[in-house]
Amino acid sequence: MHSNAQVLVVDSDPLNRVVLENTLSEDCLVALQDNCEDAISFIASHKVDLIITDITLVDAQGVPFIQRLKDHTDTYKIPVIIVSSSNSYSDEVKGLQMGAVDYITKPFSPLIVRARVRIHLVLKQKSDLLEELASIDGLTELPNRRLFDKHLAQQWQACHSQGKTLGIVLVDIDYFKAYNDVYGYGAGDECLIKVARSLKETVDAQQGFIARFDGVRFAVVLAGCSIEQVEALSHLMHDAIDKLLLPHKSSPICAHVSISTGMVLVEKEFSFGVAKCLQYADNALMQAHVNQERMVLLMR
Ligand SMILES: Nc1nc2c(ncn2[C@@H]2O[C@H](COP(=O)(O)OP(=O)(O)OP(=O)(O)O)[C@@H](O)[C@H]2O)c(=O)[nH]1
Repeated sequence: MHSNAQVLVVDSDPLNRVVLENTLSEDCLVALQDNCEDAISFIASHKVDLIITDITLVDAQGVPFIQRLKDHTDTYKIPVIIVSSSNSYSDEVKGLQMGAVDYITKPFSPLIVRARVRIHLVLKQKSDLLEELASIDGLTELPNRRLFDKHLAQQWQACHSQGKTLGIVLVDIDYFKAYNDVYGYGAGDECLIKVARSLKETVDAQQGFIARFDGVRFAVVLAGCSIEQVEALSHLMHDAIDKLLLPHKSSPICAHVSISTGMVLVEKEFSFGVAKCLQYADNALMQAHVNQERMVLLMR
């Protein structure tokens, strides 16, 4: 367990807060809040690994704090341990049914609280790691298609509601089958890793998001950008790959590994939906590949 794991204690009783802080501060970072609303604001701006609270805590509308955490997509994964003065069986059942991972009654033994917090922090770290591994492409270490789809859906929603544009760029490595045939699949893998790294550096510098889309294709999301910015990003990616000078003697168009890019900029027309937009980007990519030029489609 990392000692910089962050535990948030939310309790209206100052004595309880101090006792829990003293109990846990040797093992992890402890933040204290005395009410639901401040706790929610704290969680919105800090990474919180575990929450300790009382089952009786409610928000301004009377909704139980735990319920509120479990109902919200940003907070439902944070494990909650209830520390309560109620030793009633029904409260314990209610707390666990609301989604708490543990229920500890007061007066508690500090050693037991520490041990249980440690167990849940270790479990949380393992589940975070699993989630991270499930979102990363094993070869290139870029976000995988699963994470790309999730990210694109979020950005689509956000750009639509905030009146922002959304750029999508699909990138394909040209004649990669021929590359594998000549240099071997292992060399193909190494080439893919180098291309991915270079594209990532370029896209990161423009605050974009890049993922491995499928096979030897990558996809970029650029929120709130102009058509000039999408085109500029495409130029930068082409230049970055050209500069790698990775020999590709079986390519009919270039002595080195090259890429094609197809772009879509959604200005206002979000009603098409994500799938259609990706299909347009794919069409633009195919045309770019055939005509050896950079294609941008505008969805106005
Ligand atoms: N080495 C390696 N090759 C891969 C990997 N994933 C896909 N490929 C290969 O990449 C090639 C991609 O081929 P295509 O996209 O169909 O076609 P292409 O040869 O690139 O031709 P164009 O698309 O016309 O440029 C296929 O032969 C795949 O087997 C990978 O992870 N490693």
